[in-house]
Amino acid sequence: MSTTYTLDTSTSRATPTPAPMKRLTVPAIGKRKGGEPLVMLTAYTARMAQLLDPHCDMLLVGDSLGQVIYGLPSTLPVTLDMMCAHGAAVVRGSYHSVVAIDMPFGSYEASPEQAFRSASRVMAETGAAAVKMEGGEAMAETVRFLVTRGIPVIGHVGLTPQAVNVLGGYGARGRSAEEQAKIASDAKAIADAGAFAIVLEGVIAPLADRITAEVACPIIGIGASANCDGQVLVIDDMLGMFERVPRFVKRYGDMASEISAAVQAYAGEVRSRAFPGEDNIYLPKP
Ligand SMILES: Nc1nc(=O)c2c([nH]1)NC[C@@H]1CN(c3ccc(C(=O)N[C@@H](CCC(=O)O)C(=O)O)cc3)CN21
Ligand SMILES: CC(C)C(=O)C(=O)O
Ligand SMILES: [Mg+2]
Repeated sequence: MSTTYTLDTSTSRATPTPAPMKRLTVPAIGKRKGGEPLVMLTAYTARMAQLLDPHCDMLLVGDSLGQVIYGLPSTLPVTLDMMCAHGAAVVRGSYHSVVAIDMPFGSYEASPEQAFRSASRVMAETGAAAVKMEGGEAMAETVRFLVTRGIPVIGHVGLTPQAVNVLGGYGARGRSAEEQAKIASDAKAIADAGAFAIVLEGVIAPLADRITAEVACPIIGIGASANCDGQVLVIDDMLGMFERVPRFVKRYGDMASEISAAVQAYAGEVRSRAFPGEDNIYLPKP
């Protein structure tokens, strides 16, 4: 059973009710190849989705929530339950962007049938428009299996964090000619299998440029190239919330400092009894 809820904005004083925006569709995203760059950010909660949604084309419920939300050492322990819970929250907070959900490690790699079971559960329980899965040529048959059965798929090639134990770390990919050829053929195989977009992560810029030029679907870069068809970042990284960020992150905010300052001020006022003040307590009716 899945129910779609609309986020209650009646108690939100921080932002006015947004003007109604039309929901983007998966085919509309696919047509953006070579056009205005696609704007994608991760989101894990309803309120953050609400704030990002008007400015984005796509919201990704990334399995990076393992590190960012749950304090796990990698994305490997992330479960389908976690992705469904956060995916549903993000869908409730979004009105305009295409929401895509990362398939977690172990939920899709064994067979196309396993992938369909997991992905159809994600689609049904969250109301998202698409799933994303890591992998190249080896996953092409699975991508085709899902797309031909009604599940839009975003690919993810290059630095694939779920393969960190095979890759040996989170270093940039495509430094050798062999690796470049492999990543390029991976991207082509996933596009040919029917993916409507591909995330290209952590590859040297000339390779990203070549793949963007040669592959038919939009290439969304992260640590890739400004010439990609779009960009994605982890929201906590760009807001200055996450403590250790990859080199490719640009910080557009300093939320960690803002939170520390606010909490320090609160702690001081509690200790000095300056809080709660007149406006923060209930008085008996006169
Ligand atoms: N907060 C966060 N941001 C991300 O971009 C992200 C996640 N989490 N979790 C899932 C994956 C993991 N990713 C990562 C994680 C670490 C590096 C990193 O530390 N890179 C180093 C180089 C490491 C090396 O050379 O071995 C760097 O300086 O960029 C890169 C990508 C990208 N994704
Ligand atoms: C970094 C993006 C592309 C991702 O896969 C994630 O957030 O899990
Ligand atoms: Mg991911």
